[in-house]
Amino acid sequence: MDWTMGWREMLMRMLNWQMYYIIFTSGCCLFQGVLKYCKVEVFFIEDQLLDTMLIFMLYGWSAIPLMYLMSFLFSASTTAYVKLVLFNYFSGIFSLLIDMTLQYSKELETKMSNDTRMRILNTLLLLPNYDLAKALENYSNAYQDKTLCHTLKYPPPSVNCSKTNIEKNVYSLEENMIGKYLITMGVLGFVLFLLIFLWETTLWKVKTFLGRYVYFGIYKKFKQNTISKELSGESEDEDVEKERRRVLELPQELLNTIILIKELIKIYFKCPAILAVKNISLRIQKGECFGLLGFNGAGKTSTFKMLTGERTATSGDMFIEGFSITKNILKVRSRIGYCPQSDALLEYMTGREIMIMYARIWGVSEPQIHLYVNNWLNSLQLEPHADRLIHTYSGGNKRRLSTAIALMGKSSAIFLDEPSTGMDPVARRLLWNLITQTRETGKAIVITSHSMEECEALCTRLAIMVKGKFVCLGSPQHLKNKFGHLYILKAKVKPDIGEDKLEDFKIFISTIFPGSVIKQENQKIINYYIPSKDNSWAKVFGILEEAKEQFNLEDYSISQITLEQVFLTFAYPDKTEDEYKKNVP
Ligand SMILES: Nc1ncnc2c1ncn2[C@@H]1O[C@H](COP(=O)(O)OP(=O)(O)OP(=O)(O)O)[C@@H](O)[C@H]1O
Repeated sequence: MDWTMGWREMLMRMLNWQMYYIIFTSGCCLFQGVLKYCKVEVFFIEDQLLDTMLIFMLYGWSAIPLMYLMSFLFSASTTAYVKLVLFNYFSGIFSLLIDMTLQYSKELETKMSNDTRMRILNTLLLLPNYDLAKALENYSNAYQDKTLCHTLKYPPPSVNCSKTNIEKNVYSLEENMIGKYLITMGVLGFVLFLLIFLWETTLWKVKTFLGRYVYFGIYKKFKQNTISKELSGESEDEDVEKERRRVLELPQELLNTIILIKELIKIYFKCPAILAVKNISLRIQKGECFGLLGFNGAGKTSTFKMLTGERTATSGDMFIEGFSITKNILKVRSRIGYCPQSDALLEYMTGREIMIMYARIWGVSEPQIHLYVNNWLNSLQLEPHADRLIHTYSGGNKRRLSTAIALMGKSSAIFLDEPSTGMDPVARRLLWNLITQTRETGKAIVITSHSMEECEALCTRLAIMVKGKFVCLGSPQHLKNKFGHLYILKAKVKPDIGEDKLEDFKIFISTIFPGSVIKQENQKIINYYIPSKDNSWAKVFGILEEAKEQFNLEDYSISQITLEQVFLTFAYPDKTEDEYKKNVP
């Protein structure tokens, strides 16, 4: 959601923080209600209520940004939640145990110098839970001492009822008072906010710098050979090579084509380094739907994540409407619509509410918002579910909603990662219509999918990726023409025809179409692969029309090889060729 905001991202974040504090303050009020109910008067009578509230608020001020920063250590939200709750719990308990041991253990007193003890206690101040516990403990002790000294004629000897002690300001920085802890929490909050600000504004730049200049620089020094061979970007496929040259020779003023990928490389610097994307170049224009196909591990997701700004590129650059992703990520993010592979929806909103929220973010005017959202809900037939909470949606409906959110708005580039996963055939058709309509409005769409049918239906151009490289590129029809050197012939012989006539038909086909191969034979239905080289459609149909009479064929059909079969030739290039050769008589 933040991505679609662009420059308004900071405003959104401030609103988020405001929400955190409103929720935290409500929790504090509730807790004070519990203290009052349990008659723990030290924390609520007279001015004490405000003092306690101040302690709690300063705790929230420091603890919330600390948790926010620590959450970056985890990739899954559930893991982060569980581990951070445990961290809070144990950091509170153990810091107090250490504090008590250092203060009251006689043995430690002799073994450990005062300086070391103070250093440890000062380090504990960095934990907001410790500060909170100590502030509450000292506040309560000071109050109780005062009460005992004022109410009892003979207070216990352990209580220091001297005038200076009783009149001490509880907010002072002295030992056993709370000033030190409150100031620490206040300063900690500021420092943590500063760190968060730096993290969020410079993280992308730091990551880009490290990846491009430090790690890649070192890698280039040690792996000179790999760099020149694997990452040259040159391709054996003429379409891929032509596209590359076109991008590299593109004049500067044409850089503002909607999506431009220029010599993009992604290396994961693990041990050993993984070359995930090997110097790809591509230009996607207005009104194009580009399909990124490939096998598991081919590098599609890595390319996709670089295009959407989720990952940094090791080398090369990508431009959305002329804005470089490496240099201007905020501007780029506000220009893209993105439907990730796993639905990123706010589950406790209804479908309508979330769409209204996004429509507002995109700047749809208030009087038009309901009409606008209703149109989108209608176009994906989500109306019946629109007022239900999203967590009650089926997987397919969540996918519909995610895709609708990616397609709506003013983004000029839309990235859809397997958008139709889990959808029924009717919903899939609706989605395809919607994607086609959106494309026709002049947007550029990039789609990854494992459904070849979907790619054929939607993509104006596509590329197949193998081991991080494009191995072919072009429209589905172009690829079928180029790589599908075969026709598929399906012939059904009449049931009353004897086996000898069937055998004659087979001999006829193998003689007239040398190199043809039987793919399948069942119940007098025979499927053939026929080489398309030297056999035009007209010639094949002419021959089959004659054969229909001659061999009593009930029916026949000739079709072109499917995109899936083209795709498979890249999966097992050697195997397919071998198998084909083996079967050729
Ligand atoms: N975070 C990562 N750290 C290290 N290696 C990674 C990382 N992500 C991907 N890879 C590696 O990069 C290569 C390309 O992976 P990528 O996920 O881009 O492929 P893909 O085509 O999207 O596969 P799939 O269809 O299975 O999603 C693989 O060898 C993968 O192991």
